[in-house]
Amino acid sequence: MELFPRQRTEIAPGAVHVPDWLSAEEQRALVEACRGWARAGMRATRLPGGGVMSVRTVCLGWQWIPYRYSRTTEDGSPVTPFPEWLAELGRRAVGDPGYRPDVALVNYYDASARMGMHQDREERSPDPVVSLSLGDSCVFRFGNTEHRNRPWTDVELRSGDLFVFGGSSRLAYHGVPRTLPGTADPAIGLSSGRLNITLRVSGLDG
Ligand SMILES: O=C(O)CCC(=O)C(=O)O
Ligand SMILES: [Fe+2]
Repeated sequence: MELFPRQRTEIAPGAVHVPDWLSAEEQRALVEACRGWARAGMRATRLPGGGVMSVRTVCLGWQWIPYRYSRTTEDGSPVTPFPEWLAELGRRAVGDPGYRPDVALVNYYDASARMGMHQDREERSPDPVVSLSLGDSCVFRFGNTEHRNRPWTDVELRSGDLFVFGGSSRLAYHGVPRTLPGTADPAIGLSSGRLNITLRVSGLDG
């Protein structure tokens, strides 16, 4: 029981947090799907500056290579296809039958992983980003469109939560300063860590 029930909240214009959007069954199915995608290899992305990201990622549809999209992965193999059922889930999330996501980044956070403040700006479409969270909770920091500093709002994202950012918030800086290890319910099939799936519209030609 929550002392204060978590409610659908508009964090900024076009940025909405919907707690408990996925059922337990849908969460289990998504964790299982992530396991399948992970078999293609989940890797820590190397940044041009020499750093290595602490999350491990597998891409669907298009490979995100900082800072562009590619049809092939770093080793030249084709990118795992983006399944139609995931696009359908995206349409449900935004409530727009015209939404056509064709890229997903599936990120795995272990207890020490985090993600610095950044914009999702390699897409050429202004359509919203749909974010689904599974496993451990995290602190999700949603900032402004000007720079990576304050003002921002910290939101706790838990397993099953949906976060959509579009409209005038589409290019807002955001990041994950920390996860909350041990908060996941093992019943969804993830014993530790956090998974996040973002759906995007690349705006690139097939
Ligand atoms: O893990 C999250 O909640 C955010 C992930 C993210 O910002 C990204 O993949 O670009
Ligand atoms: Fe992002």
